[in-house]
Amino acid sequence: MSMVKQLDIRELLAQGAVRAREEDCEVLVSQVIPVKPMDPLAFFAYGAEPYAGERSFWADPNRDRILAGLGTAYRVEAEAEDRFAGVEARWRDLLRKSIREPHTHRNGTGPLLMGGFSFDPLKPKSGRWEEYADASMVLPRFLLTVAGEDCWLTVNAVIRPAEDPVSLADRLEREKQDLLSGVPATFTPMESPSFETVEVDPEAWKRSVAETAREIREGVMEKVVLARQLRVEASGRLAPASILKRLQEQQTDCFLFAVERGASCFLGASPERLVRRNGKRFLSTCLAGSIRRGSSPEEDERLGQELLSDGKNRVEHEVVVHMIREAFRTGCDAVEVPEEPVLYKAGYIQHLYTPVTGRARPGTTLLSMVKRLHPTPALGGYPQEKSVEKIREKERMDRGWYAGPVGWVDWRGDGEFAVAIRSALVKGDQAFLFAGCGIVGDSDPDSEYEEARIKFRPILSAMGGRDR
Ligand SMILES: C=C(O[C@H]1C=CC=C(C(=O)O)[C@@H]1O)C(=O)O
Ligand SMILES: [Mg+2]
Repeated sequence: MSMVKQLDIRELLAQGAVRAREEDCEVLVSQVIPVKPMDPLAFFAYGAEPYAGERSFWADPNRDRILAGLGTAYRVEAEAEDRFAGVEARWRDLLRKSIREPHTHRNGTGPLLMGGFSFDPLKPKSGRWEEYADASMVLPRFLLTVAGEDCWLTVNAVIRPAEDPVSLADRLEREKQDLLSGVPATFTPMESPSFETVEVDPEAWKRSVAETAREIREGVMEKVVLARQLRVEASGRLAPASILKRLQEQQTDCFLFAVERGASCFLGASPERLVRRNGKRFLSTCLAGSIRRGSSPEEDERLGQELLSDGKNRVEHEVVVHMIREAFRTGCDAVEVPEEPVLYKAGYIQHLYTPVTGRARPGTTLLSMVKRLHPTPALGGYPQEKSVEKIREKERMDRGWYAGPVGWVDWRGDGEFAVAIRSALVKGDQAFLFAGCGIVGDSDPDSEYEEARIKFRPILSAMGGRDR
């Protein structure tokens, strides 16, 4: 890693080009500059045309850190089963030959990959998800990082041995200036088109819930999460930035994410963290077991208490806590888990919530923890392999990236992945929505169906749908 001080992008690229030629390799060049306060959604929306199909968005639930990526300086994709290790190896390899300026900088700035992973690489891919590889992470050309009042722009390039650093620098400067002067101060969402929703055979889904609950009572496995889908047919184009804007306003305690590939954008507001790494500290949160929100504070409180003491939901939750605790113990020391869950209240739904923390053992990386954890029994089931096989067999659809890990990892190895639920795959005037429910022995098909209906509400309402 080269240490360079106060150089501009031209000089950095010139250095990178020399090194690329000398060592006959690709060299990552990355520069972070502080910029005036910018609205990350305005930045994302501005990129709709110049960076069509190459946009990423991420916000954590506290909005402590918001990332918006435009363009592609480098893409890491993998289809195989060792996709987590594969992405990690290629990322490390690229970082080994890098020139960064400044050398140390704030978390969430500098070179980082944004993207995610499909739920199950062994499920045959349907056409709908063809633009989403089983692992697909991008080093954005331009990354806007917003942390409170502070804003930075990271410019990334990967220079190849034969590449001319002068014309690359000219292009990057031009694009950078265009972003800095062109992105409006705030983003105003477009009016939503009207739409119809089409449900795919609800009775068949309920039958598979009943059948699965019976198999669980017979001891075939402990828990399986079964998902169903809803198709949205709109009267006009669905605009990802406008949907994100409404999610940002309406789903205040959730992660926000968007991953655009080609003509599709996969986005959502997920309450569920898979894992976060900050230095040596790892955090995961178990979120499973659900009940609706009340229409008055009293009713809401009563429903919350009902959820906390409900046997079926406690089983659903405990299976997740057990698995995440064990996964943590294989990669971390000082694993801590509270004895009892608490309530997590999102806009339309409340869940049982238990945080799990640990300290990394040497060699435990963020992506190695993603691999250990995915899918947790909040999305897959327990035991893990058996339940994923059941999902493959019983769900008559391809989940694609629904319920997969989405997030980011930076050059230090820090980062965060959420589980891509409460999400939709948006394609022009169509969208595909997914919602799943943790099935245990006591599950009742009608109540699970109702629970999934509530889980569709945030994303439907952000699309401008009537409150269902
Ligand atoms: C699988 C989903 O939710 C999971 C997360 C929280 C609660 C869940 C439940 O109570 O069933 C699910 O396990 C989804 O929203 O699609
Ligand atoms: Mg449930």
